[in-house]
Amino acid sequence: MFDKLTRTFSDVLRQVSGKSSISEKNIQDAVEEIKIALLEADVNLRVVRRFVNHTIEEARGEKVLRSVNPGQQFIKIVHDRMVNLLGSETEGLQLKGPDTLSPILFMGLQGSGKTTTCAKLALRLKKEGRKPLLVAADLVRPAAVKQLQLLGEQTGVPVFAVEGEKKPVKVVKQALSFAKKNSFNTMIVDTSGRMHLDDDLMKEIQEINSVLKPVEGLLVADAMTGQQAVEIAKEFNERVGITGVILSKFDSDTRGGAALSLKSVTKKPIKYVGVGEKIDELEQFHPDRMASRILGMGDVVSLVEKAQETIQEEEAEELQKKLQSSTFTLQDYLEQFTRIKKMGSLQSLVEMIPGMKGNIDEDALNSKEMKKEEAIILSMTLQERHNHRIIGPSRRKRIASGSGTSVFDVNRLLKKFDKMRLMMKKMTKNKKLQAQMLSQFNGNI
Ligand SMILES: Nc1nc2c(ncn2[C@@H]2O[C@H](COP(=O)(O)OP(=O)(O)OP(=O)(O)O)[C@@H](O)[C@H]2O)c(=O)[nH]1
Repeated sequence: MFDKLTRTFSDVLRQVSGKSSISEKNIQDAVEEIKIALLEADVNLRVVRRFVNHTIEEARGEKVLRSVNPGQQFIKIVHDRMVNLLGSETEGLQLKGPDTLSPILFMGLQGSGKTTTCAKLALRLKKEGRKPLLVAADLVRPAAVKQLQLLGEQTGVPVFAVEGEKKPVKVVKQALSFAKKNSFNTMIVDTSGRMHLDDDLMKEIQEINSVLKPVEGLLVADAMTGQQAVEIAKEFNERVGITGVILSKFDSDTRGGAALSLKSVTKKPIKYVGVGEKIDELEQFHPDRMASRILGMGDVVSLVEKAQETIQEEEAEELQKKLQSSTFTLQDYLEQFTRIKKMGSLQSLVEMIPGMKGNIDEDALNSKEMKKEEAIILSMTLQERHNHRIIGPSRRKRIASGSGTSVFDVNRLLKKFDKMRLMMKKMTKNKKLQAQMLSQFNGNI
């Protein structure tokens, strides 16, 4: 599932994530590759266009181009767009309280996995503490009632069926009173499918729908059919009205187009996915987790969020201003340590970035060195921190003994700091280079 799409996304985003500056051309190239990957995955063309346009629009803004970590900001944008495409929020079933009957109507084409999915959901709801009843209202396929009864035995959920009855609406009416009389609080109705969408099927479902008045009208669509699944969902929604979709056969080798287009086209959420033939293989659909899986990005998004929390944009800008006007002091330098500490171990953070493992200068991230420098600055007076030029030989000696380091260490820090300020000054005219420098500076302490 999604294998090829994930491979492309990982490649594109890995290339971008390593960059400390990003140009409009980089964005265009990355988005172009994403566009091709989505089309190849059979995602609806209009959905792809919208995705691409929104991504470019957002990525072109100040946030990415002038950001201290542009590659990661870009990944975050693509990830958020993907979550949006998949439906934003995890959407469960809107069931009534335990003392009121909640009817659920299942619909879909023949072979979509409807009957199996009815039983899967019944089992799930039973485990969640509800009291479900399965109703066999698929009276077209001869073996459907028997199939549901077998599944009922497997799951321990009672099945309501009326021998010899030909009209599904009549079965549903009787089932409603049976469920109420016997204190079932959930009723799952399996209806018949057809090979194709046709008027007979729609009329039958509409009729059942008006009698049942379900709290959930769920369409079971076969993920393997790609765009066809989206068209079917659209049609059922317009003619009967659905509250959500269950994508079956999600475990198969599908290209993912259905999952990625459904919400945008139908405006109805995917609520569950069937992930195998076994009766317990039904999972709730989480757009955010699915997006991370598709992007093959693992922890990157949470990493970016963490970094965003600690390195606030305004703080970074203020720092930039200080660097421009050469008022950046050892006190500001010290504050960078605190910021990094807030982010946790820098080494482990860096390792969360795909492609970064092994590409990192271990010394640059040596936290022992960081601790030493921090101790040195903490042993200085505020006056010294704000104007390091006053730190002569005797002050250096005092600071070294106060911080448990050597004069050599103090000298090295002051030299490094001077060099850094000089470089920053040289770059005052180039803001992007400065931002780049800042991000490196964060990793070079
Ligand atoms: N791999 C896999 N197979 C599934 C899944 N859901 C259903 N199936 C299989 O799909 C086939 C069709 O499922 P049914 O439940 O009989 O389909 P149906 O929609 O009820 O068919 P009709 O009653 O004819 O409309 C069966 O072989 C199921 O085992 C799934 O999530 N993954």
